Amino acid sequence: MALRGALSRLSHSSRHFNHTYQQSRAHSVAVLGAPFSKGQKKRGVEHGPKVIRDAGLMERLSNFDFSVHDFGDLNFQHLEEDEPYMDVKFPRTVGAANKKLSAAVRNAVSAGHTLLMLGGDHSLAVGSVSGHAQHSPDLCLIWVDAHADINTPMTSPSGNLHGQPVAFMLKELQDKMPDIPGFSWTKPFLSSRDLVYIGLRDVDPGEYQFLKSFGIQYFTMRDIDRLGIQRVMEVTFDHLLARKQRPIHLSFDIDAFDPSLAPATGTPVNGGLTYREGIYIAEEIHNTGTDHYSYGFHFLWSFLDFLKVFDCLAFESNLSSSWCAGLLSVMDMVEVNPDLGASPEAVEATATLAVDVIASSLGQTREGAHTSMDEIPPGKNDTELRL
Ligand SMILES: NC(=[NH2+])NCCC[C@H](N)C(=O)O
Ligand SMILES: [Mn+2]
Ligand SMILES: [Mn+2]
Repeated sequence: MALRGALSRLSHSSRHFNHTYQQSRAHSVAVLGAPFSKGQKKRGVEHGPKVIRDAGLMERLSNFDFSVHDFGDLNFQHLEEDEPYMDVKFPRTVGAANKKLSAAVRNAVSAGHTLLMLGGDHSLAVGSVSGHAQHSPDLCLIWVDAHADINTPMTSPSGNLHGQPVAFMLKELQDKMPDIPGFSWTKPFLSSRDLVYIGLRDVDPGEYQFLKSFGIQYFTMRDIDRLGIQRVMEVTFDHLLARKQRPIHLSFDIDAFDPSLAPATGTPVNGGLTYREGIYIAEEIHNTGTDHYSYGFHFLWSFLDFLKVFDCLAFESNLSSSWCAGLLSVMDMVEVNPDLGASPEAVEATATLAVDVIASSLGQTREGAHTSMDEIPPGKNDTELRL
């Protein structure tokens, strides 16, 4: 009984600690458009930022308690002289765009914003994740996608750089990556244990080799069928956050969804996430670092938190203060291509889905908002609610 009491006190203190982590994170979201398409061959994905905005992004974000800063769209150059390197298409153009994006992401995160990057094709993750990592070297990466995007120029079946961004990041692939023109500004910065894939169902032979030989944690659609999305998210967070709470980079490729939900995208693959699975992933990422979460090694961390209990008490008065970023620090939403929808409705459905995922990642809930009683308008709190 006494042990029970001590344990519950310890785990209670861990809640306080988690709150202090959130409170130290900024309460503002920056939006940055990256209208870029040279990481693949289909036109139209450069209009992704526009259609996601047109689907009501800023209005949706204005419902939250954080401030929103729209940094507009980056301006990318198309280089005239850009011969393929091996089979890789537009290497210098993609390299230069990512260099620019990387600096922008680093600046936004350093200024204290939670950043939302709107693509554009998925090659942009090179810049987005590397810029994030410059500010937060301990980040972890959750990659939600039908594809693993971990090809090297030697294993790529297409030569498209949107199928290769992860290969630029991983330290384990350093000696397998040639010096691709346009990319000398970036060096591998991520360990394979800091990455989890969710939603895979189209993995190339070379990619499969890398996933297996580096022991990367991944969940295919089959794994989601077997385990359920709830268990998948639990294992994801145990894998990434059990040792310590740290910033999350969420790279969300809209083709993770089933093509019936997200038809306007360049490389659709049947058998994707349902609407509810996608929203659940986003909600769980938002919920990281909050009360109801405890990851592996709970006892140990609770004890460490217990040691911190005194400096945490000071934060208690802030606890009611609304919005928390959780651990999400940067989110990419990529591969929405309005030119590939069969109808305006198909395009709108895809873009609205992107907005829904973004809103859930930033705290929109299906149970309604938490409001304290004194925020309910007068007249509604006593008599009417009691009826
Ligand atoms: N971000 C994406 N949609 N990537 C699709 C990649 C398809 C294929 N694996 C390739 O390397 O070309
Ligand atoms: Mn994909
Ligand atoms: Mn992708």
